[in-house]
Amino acid sequence: MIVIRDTATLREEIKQRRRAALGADVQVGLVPTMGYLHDGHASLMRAARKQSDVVVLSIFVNPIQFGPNEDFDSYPRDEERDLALAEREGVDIVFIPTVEVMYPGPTKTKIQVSGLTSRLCGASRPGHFDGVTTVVAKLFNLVQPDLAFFGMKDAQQVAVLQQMVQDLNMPVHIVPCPIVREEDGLALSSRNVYLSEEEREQALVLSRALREAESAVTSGTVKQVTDLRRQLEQTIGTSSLALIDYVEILTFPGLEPLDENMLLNTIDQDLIIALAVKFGRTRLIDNIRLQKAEVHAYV
Ligand SMILES: Nc1ncnc2c1ncn2[C@@H]1O[C@H](COP(=O)(O)OP(=O)(O)OP(=O)(O)O)[C@@H](O)[C@H]1O
Ligand SMILES: CC(C)(CO)[C@@H](O)C(=O)[O-]
Ligand code: BAL
Repeated sequence: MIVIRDTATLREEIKQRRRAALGADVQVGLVPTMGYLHDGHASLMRAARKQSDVVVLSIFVNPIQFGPNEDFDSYPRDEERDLALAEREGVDIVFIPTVEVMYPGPTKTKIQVSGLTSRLCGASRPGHFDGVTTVVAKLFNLVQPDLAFFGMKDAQQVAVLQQMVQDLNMPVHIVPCPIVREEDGLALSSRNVYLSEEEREQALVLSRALREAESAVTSGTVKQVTDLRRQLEQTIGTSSLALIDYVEILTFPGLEPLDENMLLNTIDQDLIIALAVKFGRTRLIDNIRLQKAEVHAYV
């Protein structure tokens, strides 16, 4: 595994790997992350290892996707541990740029995906997705991957990036990977480290609310969008520390809102239930997708 910190060496290394294949089709897989790696990230690396010949991991805490009052400065970082995990997962190249390497001057160009970014985290974190799409486009230009692996924990990010590559004819295939959870249901997240013991315990309400919502829909005990929302809010409300940012039921991947009175089994699209909830200073997100077949299963 080699560690690269500048863009010229990165480009040269990728070029050489392709050249060394003497015309054979080399699949380059990119796993973009902000570091402080956990098993969710490892699952992306494993998927990349399986599907690509060269696996590139990027570790970069991207300042332009953080709002002024967010946690850019305190975001957890541990390069040594990250490199050990990447090595174990068979990564070939780790790209770890500094902010100065990624943004040598003021950024005057940005990539903005409209519509899909107006709800959920896009509404709660203005400018966040412009920062994500801009940095991911830069990483795509630097690495020129054939495949790029992203976790469905950030489902809106996946939808936005799929739209970006489609709209801009970027020659990269976005590979969504399933959410990895702790045994008790909590979705792995670098920010879980911020949680106190009590917050960690109460945060389990998110996965529980999603699981209960799924079984209420598939068994037909909840039939309307409005009842589903009420059930979710009630479950989350059982946690005294939970402060709801959003509870949304939308189509996926279009992220279109639904009429509250709509009967769930008349909706002819896949759905997503997406949650963002604060526990103390920590904002957690989680989601579950409901395939239209399972929503239509009840009569
Ligand atoms: N539990 C998880 N399961 C699957 N993929 C995940 C999980 N957590 C993060 N990822 C994915 O890893 C990639 C990098 O995410 P990032 O480095 O921001 O980690 P994170 O744990 O989501 O951090 P944060 O706490 O900042 O949300 C993203 O594609 C993200 O969706
Ligand atoms: C895709 C990403 C690495 C861009 O900074 C980030 O948004 C993340 O970690 O999900
Ligand atoms: N995984 C999302 C990155 C962020 O919260 O900024």
